[in-house]
Amino acid sequence: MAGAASTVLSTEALVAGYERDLPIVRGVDFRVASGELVLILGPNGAGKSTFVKAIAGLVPVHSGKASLGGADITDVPAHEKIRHGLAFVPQTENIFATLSIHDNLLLAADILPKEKRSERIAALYAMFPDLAGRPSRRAGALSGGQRQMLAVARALIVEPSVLILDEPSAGLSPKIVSEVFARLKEINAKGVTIVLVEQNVKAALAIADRAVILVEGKVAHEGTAAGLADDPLVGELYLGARRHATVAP
Ligand SMILES: Nc1ncnc2c1ncn2[C@@H]1O[C@H](COP(=O)(O)OP(=O)(O)OP(=O)(O)O)[C@@H](O)[C@H]1O
Repeated sequence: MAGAASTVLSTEALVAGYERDLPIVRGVDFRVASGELVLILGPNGAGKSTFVKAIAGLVPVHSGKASLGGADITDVPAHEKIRHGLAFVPQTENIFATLSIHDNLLLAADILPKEKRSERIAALYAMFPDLAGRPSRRAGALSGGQRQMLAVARALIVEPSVLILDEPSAGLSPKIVSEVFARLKEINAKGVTIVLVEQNVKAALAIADRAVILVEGKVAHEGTAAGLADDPLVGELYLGARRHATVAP
């Protein structure tokens, strides 16, 4: 794993929330090395989505800092973050359902110089054969997993250095979740750093390098994915491992 010198994304004492007097993220220090796949875990309402949305410029940052590749991106507007190499795939409304697969990709490619667009779309089709097989299909008619892959393909079109995904497994069956996660692992192996907010803890830990656990807007615990997967205390306290345990009469 890469060392601290190759940190690509970081936050320092980040405080963020929807209203000025109500911080949801309450002073988070976070560091991701180039090439890592890092999970953000934690109970419902812990502030996981709010944290990544604040990095993406979609939730106001009250104080602290977010940096990407050494540049301060705290106040960079959401639509310009992509020019700095940060792509964000929100949980919902991440594709244009009424447009075709191809038009979804064309729209995402709009930010690129004209002469590069078809080359990048071809590269994406090579990476996602499922999409390549039916470019004129309406995106809204795709399965949940295929939609998620289209959203990821759209985000990758500009070759971001960091891809942040907010619960890409939401609403998908376990089989499709494994397919989506396997594809994310492949993308990560090609050099894209990935930050993944997930509720699907077990499957996500299986593909991750490291995980950070947020509780009430703060980092409660962090460690290697392998270490956290085997840590019963973490499972019990934060991941709900015993939520459904049988209680003796
Ligand atoms: N648009 C919003 N406006 C105001 N408060 C919000 C908004 N979205 C979320 N919140 C609040 O922020 C807190 C953290 O929510 P957030 O969605 O970040 O948590 P989470 O850890 O991602 O939870 P989950 O795992 O359930 O998705 C919650 O108390 C929630 O009610």
